Amino acid sequence: MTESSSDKLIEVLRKAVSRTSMLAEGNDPELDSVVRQIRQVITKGAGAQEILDVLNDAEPLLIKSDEAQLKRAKYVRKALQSLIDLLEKQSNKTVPQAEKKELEAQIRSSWQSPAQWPELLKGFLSLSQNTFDQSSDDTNQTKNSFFKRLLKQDSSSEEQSDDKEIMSQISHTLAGLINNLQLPTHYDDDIVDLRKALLGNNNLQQLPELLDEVINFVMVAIGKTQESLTNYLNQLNKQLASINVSVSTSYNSQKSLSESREGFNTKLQTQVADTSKAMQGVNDLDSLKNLIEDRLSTISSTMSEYKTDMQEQEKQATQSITLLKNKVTRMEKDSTSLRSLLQEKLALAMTDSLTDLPNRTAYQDKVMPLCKAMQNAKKSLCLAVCDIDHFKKVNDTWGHLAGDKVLRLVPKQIRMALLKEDMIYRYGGEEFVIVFQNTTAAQAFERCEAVRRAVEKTPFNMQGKPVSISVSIGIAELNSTEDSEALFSRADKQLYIAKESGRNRVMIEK
Ligand SMILES: Nc1nc2c(ncn2[C@@H]2O[C@H](COP(=O)(O)OP(=O)(O)OP(=O)(O)O)[C@@H](O)[C@H]2O)c(=O)[nH]1
Repeated sequence: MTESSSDKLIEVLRKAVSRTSMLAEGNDPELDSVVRQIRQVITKGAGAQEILDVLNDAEPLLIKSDEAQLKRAKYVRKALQSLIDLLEKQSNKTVPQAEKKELEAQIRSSWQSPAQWPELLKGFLSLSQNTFDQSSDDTNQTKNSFFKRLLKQDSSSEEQSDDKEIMSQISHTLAGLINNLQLPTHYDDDIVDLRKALLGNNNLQQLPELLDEVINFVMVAIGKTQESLTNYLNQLNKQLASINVSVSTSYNSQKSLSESREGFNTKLQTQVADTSKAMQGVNDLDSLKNLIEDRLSTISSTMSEYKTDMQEQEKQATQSITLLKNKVTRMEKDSTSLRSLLQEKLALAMTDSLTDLPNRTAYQDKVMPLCKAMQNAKKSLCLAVCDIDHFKKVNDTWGHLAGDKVLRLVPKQIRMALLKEDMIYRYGGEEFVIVFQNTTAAQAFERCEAVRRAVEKTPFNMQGKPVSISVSIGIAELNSTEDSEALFSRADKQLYIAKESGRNRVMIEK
C-alpha cells in the first residue's frame, strides 16, 4: 500500500469514526455495548468480514439512536418556543421584539445541533431578564414591574398568582427538557434534585439560577459525546501504532545485517594483516607453509561463520518481510471493503430520510469550502433559505403524517422549478436551503420566484381536499470576504422580512 493511499484510508477511517460516534451519541446501554464491540474489533486488527458483521449488528441500533437524537432535538426546539410564548403571554410585560426574533431565528438555524443548545438556553435567559428589566424601566408600567413586585412585595394577589402560573409552566417545560437529556447515571440524583427544585418553585425570581443549572446539565450531556469520540480515536491510533512496530522491526533487521557485514570485513582485514606480519619473521619454507595453512584455515572458518550468520539473518529478514507483506495485503483487502462500507454509511449520514435530500451535515460539509472556492475564483454564488408558510397549521389541522407528506412533496416542486446544477438541502424542520453557483442575485431571484409560483400553484391533496401551500424565501449573494455562516445569516434575515411582509414572497437585499 502506498503512503498516499494509506493516508487516504486513515482519513476515511477518521471521518467514519467521527460520524459513527455522532450517530452513536444516544448511548443507550444496548448500543453502548455494540459500539464497544466495534472498537475492540478494530483495535485487535480483525479482518474485514468480522468488522462487517459487527457493523451490521450495530446498524439498526444506530438508526434507532439517530431517531431518538432527532426526537430530542425536536423536543428542545418545541420547549424553547413554548418558553418564549410563555414570556409573551404575560400581559404586563413587554418582550423585546428584536431580541425575540433573533433568538427565534437562532433556534430555527441551530435546533438540530446539541452543541448549540446551551447557547439557545442562554439566549432565552437573556431574553427573560431583558423582558423583566424593560418592564421595570418603563415608567407607565412601574406598578407592574416584576422585580419591584417581587422585591417590595407590593403587587396585587392577582399579579402574584399570574407569576406563579407562568413559573409553573416554565418549570414544567424545563423539567421535560432535562428529562430528555442523555446523562451518565451518576447524575441521576442531581437531576432528581433539580426537577424537584423546578417543580416545587413558584418564584419567578429564581428562574435565572435554575436556568443556569439546566444549561450546566446540557453541557455535561454534550461533553459525554466528545469524551466517547476521543476514546474511539485513541483506539484507532493503537491500531495504526501496531503497523508502525512491524515497519521498525523490518528496519532493525536490515540494520543488523549491514552491521555484521562490516564486522566481517574488519575481522578479515585484521587476519590478513596478522598473516603478512607473521610471514616477515619466518625464514624456512616448511614453517612458511604451516603458517599459511594455519592462517588460511582461520580465514576459511571466519568466512563460513559469516556465511552461516548471513544465511540466518537473511532467513529472518525474508520471514519478517513476508509477514509485513501479508499484513499490508490483508489491510489493502480490508480497506477496499471497509471503504465502500464507510462510503455507504457516510452517504446515509448525509441524507435526510424523509425527503431523500442531502441534510444539514451535508450542507455544512459542502458549502463552507464551496464559498471559499467561489471567492478565490471570483465567481458569484447565491444562497436562498426557503421556509414553508404556516406549516405548524398543516400539522395541527391535518396531522403530522400529512405534514410529512407536504415535506416530501414541496422539495419535488422546488427541484422542478430549478436548474440541474442548483443544489437543495433540507436544513431542518420545514426549512430548505438552495445554493446557486455561478448565478447572479438577479438570476437567483428569478429562479426563486419560479419556485414560489410552482409551490403556490400545486394543489396538495389532504384527505381528498386540495390545500394551498406557500413558501417564503430569503436570498443573499456571497460577497468577497464573508464566510458561509455570515452568508446564511443574511439570507435568513431576508426570509424573516419575507415572513413579516405577509409570506408567500421572495426577498433579496437591495
Ligand atoms: N410533520 C412534520 N412536522 C415538522 C417536522 N419538523 C418540524 N416540524 C414542525 O414544523 C412546524 C414549524 O412551525 P413554526 O416554525 O412555528 O413555523 P410555521 O408554522 O411554519 O410558521 P411560519 O414559518 O412563521 O410561516 C412545527 O410545528 C414543527 O413541529 C417534520 O419532520 N415533520
